[in-house]
Amino acid sequence: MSHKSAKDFFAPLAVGAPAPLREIPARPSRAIHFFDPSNEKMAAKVPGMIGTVDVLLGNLEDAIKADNKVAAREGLVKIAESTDFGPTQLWTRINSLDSPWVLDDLTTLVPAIGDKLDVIMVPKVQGAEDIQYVDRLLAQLEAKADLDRPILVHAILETARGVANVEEICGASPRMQGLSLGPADLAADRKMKTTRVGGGHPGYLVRQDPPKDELGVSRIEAPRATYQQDLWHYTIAKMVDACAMHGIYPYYGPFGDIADVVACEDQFRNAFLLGCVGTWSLHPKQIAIANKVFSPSVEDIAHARRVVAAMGDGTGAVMIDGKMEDDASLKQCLVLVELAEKLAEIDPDLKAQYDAIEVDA
Ligand SMILES: CC(C)(COP(=O)(O)OP(=O)(O)OC[C@H]1O[C@@H](n2cnc3c(N)ncnc32)[C@H](O)[C@@H]1OP(=O)(O)O)[C@@H](O)C(=O)NCCC(=O)NCCSC(=O)C[C@](C)(O)C(=O)O
Ligand SMILES: [Mg+2]
Repeated sequence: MSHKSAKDFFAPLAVGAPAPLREIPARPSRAIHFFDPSNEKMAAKVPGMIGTVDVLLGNLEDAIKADNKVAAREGLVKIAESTDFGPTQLWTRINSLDSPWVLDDLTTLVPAIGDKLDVIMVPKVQGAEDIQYVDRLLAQLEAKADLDRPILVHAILETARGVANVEEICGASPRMQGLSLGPADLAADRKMKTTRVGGGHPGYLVRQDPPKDELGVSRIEAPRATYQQDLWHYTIAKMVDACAMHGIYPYYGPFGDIADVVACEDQFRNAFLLGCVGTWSLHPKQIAIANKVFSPSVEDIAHARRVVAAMGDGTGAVMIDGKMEDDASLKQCLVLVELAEKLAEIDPDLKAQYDAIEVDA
């Protein structure tokens, strides 16, 4: 781990590069929607998606055929140049740092469309050194392109070493915007015995204790309920803590079973409840799931506003519907209320739903 002084941490890494941000803005990013810029049919859909999704991400890495890498890069440049993204953020996922494509990805994209790119997602990040490499290179390219704001960096947590180093990754640069879980590569790297892209597994379960017969002997053959467990709980919780500690944002990641919209919603909601601000969408139908799950429900906002109203100056304790509320539950309610306010600014449907709530303290 390098030992930068505090004053150097926020100094530009190249002469003429824009100053790093001191705080990462909390822009709505419930769904990061992936598209393949080399796929003309998919790319043609992108302009029509603006305003319906918080983030559009031109993917250059895995899921793009080796023969299409250059076409994807050029396709992204063309789309970004010819499109006004309005309220929707534009992100890209570059190729991995050990690949033959990544240098050209960065040296092409930053001069051509650096003014339109909000965040660059870096896959397979292993440690702070990977972020520091990208950090310096981006500063040089930003200075050359005369950009007036820094491009932020998002890391995918998809190697065992990356998970072990998650805190140093989050703190490696003031560009760090957030982290996503990469469950497919992470499973392979850890030698997990799954074959899926995210989500649960029927074999990962706990079983109810066996009933006993009249002699007190366990009847292990008796029918017993099993409960599927979440394979990703540990990693997501670790990621959420590391991000919160560094003031950056955690995201779930991909859910590969596109047809199973029910389990997708469950997996996304677990991540939302644990502290994630958003997730990925791989197919247009996952956008609505993400927008629903990562927007606080009307019921939660109604309750949160009641607590805020009842708590007055925020000190002491009150009873609401038989439950004790105090400054710590108030703070939780404020997380939801503030998120709802941010989302209402960009989502008129949600604003109407939240505005219709009547609070009787
Ligand atoms: C799953 C696939 C193959 C199904 O593609 P399909 O064509 O079979 O689906 P469809 O239902 O037939 O498509 C219906 C329509 O929607 C369009 N469409 C379909 N998808 C999109 C899209 N994303 N954006 C915009 N449009 C889309 C598609 O072109 C079609 O248009 P049409 O009605 O005009 O014929 C396709 O949706 C796809 O390629 N999605 C993106 C996949 C991707 O980006 N994967 C990489 C991220 S996950 C990952 O990398 C792992 C990770 C983190 O690294 C790690 O865990 O390690
Ligand atoms: Mg991956």
